[in-house]
Amino acid sequence: MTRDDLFNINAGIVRTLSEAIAKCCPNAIVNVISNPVNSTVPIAAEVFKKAGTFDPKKLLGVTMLDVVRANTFVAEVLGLDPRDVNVPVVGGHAGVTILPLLSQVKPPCSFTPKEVDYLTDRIQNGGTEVVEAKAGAGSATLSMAYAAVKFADACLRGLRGDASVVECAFVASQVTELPFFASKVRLGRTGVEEIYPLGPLNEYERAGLERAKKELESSIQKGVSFVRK
Ligand SMILES: NC(=O)c1ccc[n+]([C@@H]2O[C@H](COP(=O)([O-])OP(=O)(O)OC[C@H]3O[C@@H](n4cnc5c(N)ncnc54)[C@H](O)[C@@H]3O)[C@@H](O)[C@H]2O)c1
Ligand SMILES: O=C(O)C[C@H](O)C(=O)O
Repeated sequence: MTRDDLFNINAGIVRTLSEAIAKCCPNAIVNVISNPVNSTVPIAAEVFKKAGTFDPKKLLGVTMLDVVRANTFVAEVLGLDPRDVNVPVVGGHAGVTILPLLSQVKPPCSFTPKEVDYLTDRIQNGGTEVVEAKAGAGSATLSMAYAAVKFADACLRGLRGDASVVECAFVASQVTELPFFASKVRLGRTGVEEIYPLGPLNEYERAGLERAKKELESSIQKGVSFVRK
């Protein structure tokens, strides 16, 4: 089962929950983790628009697990502690839409073309790797919980007024021509207070970005159409 196979079940659940959010807590900061995130975030946005409560700064798709995986796999290759590694992962949360920017890893480092292929593939397919290993018994649970807590905590630190809380998230965005895109955002008292541009991409990443945008476009449209139909 892929994240997209979950659409038929989860689209309705996310719509219902979003309707309840619009009614009961219209000013909440909403973290959407239900898959497929690339479609469920646009679903929530459409519901909020219909209800007149949509605030693009307060709707965030959780892509933190991709960053957690990227930091882990890159740290393994570099022989570092994952806590000391930061890999920006942009695009979305499924397959080729998960685009690790290996040219922007902190601390600065370089990889061979073979390492770039290995890391990109492992990061893009980390979720599938778990789903296959569990053989029908579900998807990532503990790592998902870790990523969810890490992301919710970042949102709360932003709300508290901490400075420089920057994480990757799938948000309404003008970073590309698509209406939603994951990139680094600064979290603050009002939610997403700044969306950062992608920064310089190498040729490999530019090609990956084109592939990601193509798939993202149809996933976003699928979510929008589900609510508008
Ligand atoms: N974004 C990510 O990084 C990421 C990672 C892993 C899993 N996920 C997604 O998170 C979601 C949950 O995964 P899980 O492993 O916790 O699943 P799960 O089946 O263990 O839990 C789902 C929960 O949703 C509840 N539920 C079902 N229908 C509902 C409804 N109509 N209204 C309210 N609640 C309802 C169920 O009772 C259950 O407690 C899935 O969509 C999964 O694909 C996302
Ligand atoms: O891969 C999945 O279907 C679950 C989740 O989105 C993950 O990244 O582990």
